[in-house]
Amino acid sequence: MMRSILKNASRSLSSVPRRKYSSVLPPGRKVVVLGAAGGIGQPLSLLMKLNPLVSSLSLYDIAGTPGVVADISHVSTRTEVVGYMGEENLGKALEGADLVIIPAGVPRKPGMTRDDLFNINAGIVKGLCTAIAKYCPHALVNVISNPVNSTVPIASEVFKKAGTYDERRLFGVTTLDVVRAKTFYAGKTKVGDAGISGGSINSYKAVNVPVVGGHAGITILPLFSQATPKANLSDEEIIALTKRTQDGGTEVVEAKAGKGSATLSMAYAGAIFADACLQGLNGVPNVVKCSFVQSNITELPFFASKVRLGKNGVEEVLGLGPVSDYEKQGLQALIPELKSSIEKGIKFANQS
Ligand SMILES: NC(=O)c1ccc[n+]([C@@H]2O[C@H](COP(=O)([O-])OP(=O)(O)OC[C@H]3O[C@@H](n4cnc5c(N)ncnc54)[C@H](O)[C@@H]3O)[C@@H](O)[C@H]2O)c1
Ligand SMILES: O=C(O)C[C@H](O)C(=O)O
Repeated sequence: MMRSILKNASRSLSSVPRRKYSSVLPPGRKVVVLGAAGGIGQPLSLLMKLNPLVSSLSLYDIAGTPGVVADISHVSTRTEVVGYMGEENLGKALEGADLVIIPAGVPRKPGMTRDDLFNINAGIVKGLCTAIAKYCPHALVNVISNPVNSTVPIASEVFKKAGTYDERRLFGVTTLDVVRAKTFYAGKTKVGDAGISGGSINSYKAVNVPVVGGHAGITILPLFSQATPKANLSDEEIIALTKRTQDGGTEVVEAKAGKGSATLSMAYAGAIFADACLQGLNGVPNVVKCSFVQSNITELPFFASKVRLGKNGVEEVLGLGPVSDYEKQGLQALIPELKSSIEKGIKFANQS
């Protein structure tokens, strides 16, 4: 994707006359990043500045926005960048948005679970979603802030209370789990001509692994039985790959040793998902990505699975497909934890 973003970005600077070009350009979109001065927010904002589908980029944070905007605005793509700081300017940041991405909130330190972030981040997401309901009720919303298993239900309750909830427009971003599963799978696998060698970007591009469930520990369930291209992995290898995917976030938290969690890979994953949402809005057919959305494919009200994106957001929540016995066990095991995280979010949104 990056290659095509960079190619398109440089193409947008070409000397081709604008009039000739405009008949084929998709509609420009306004994208808002809430938490834009953070570890994820900054690289994600840069990637959105490079995306030719974005005509207007609105960067909001409670602190530090002017520096990020000054810096990003020197990047020579056509996307217009405007920065906003402080709650009193949140409405202006959001007005007219097509897509709002939320990486606002505190990250983990070693020894913490994502749920340990709930006490701080639940309130942040609630406040931001209250403003979204007021200023851009029709925007798609991509929630990155953890714990995603609870913050997405919080957002849904806020929108319901405001009378603006449309389940097709709310997404928990779990793309980083897919990115990790793909990377680890490609690194483990040799499929020769079929494409995987564990080396080049092209081979990674050829790989796909759906990841379902949620976004914390065992609720992250990669379906390696559905990975493409097919590879003959032993049961032990599948178990090890599954565990590595589930622990991928913790691996980064520990390596950063107190300086936060995944930011660069998350920005990459967030940019992929945001780009897919924009493609869907623009009517590109068959855009399918995994996301944590309102769902009835299991007994739980929210679940991550493949979804088809379209002009209104989620067009179709796709089923799980055939799963192995090992994955079936994983599905059963994750239900109680995911259920309780969802209920915790719903309770918080309705209590406070
Ligand atoms: N979904 C995922 O896969 C995934 C991956 C990585 C990180 N995360 C989560 O993303 C969040 C952000 O991580 P980070 O590393 O960027 O943290 P960070 O601390 O570097 O940045 C967070 C930013 O949010 C801002 N912020 C705080 N309250 C705000 C508010 N009310 N409105 C707007 N901005 C506000 C802060 O000023 C800061 O700039 C964390 O909760 C982290 O756990 C999720
Ligand atoms: O692990 C974290 O806390 C951040 C994020 O959820 C991740 O998966 O990297």
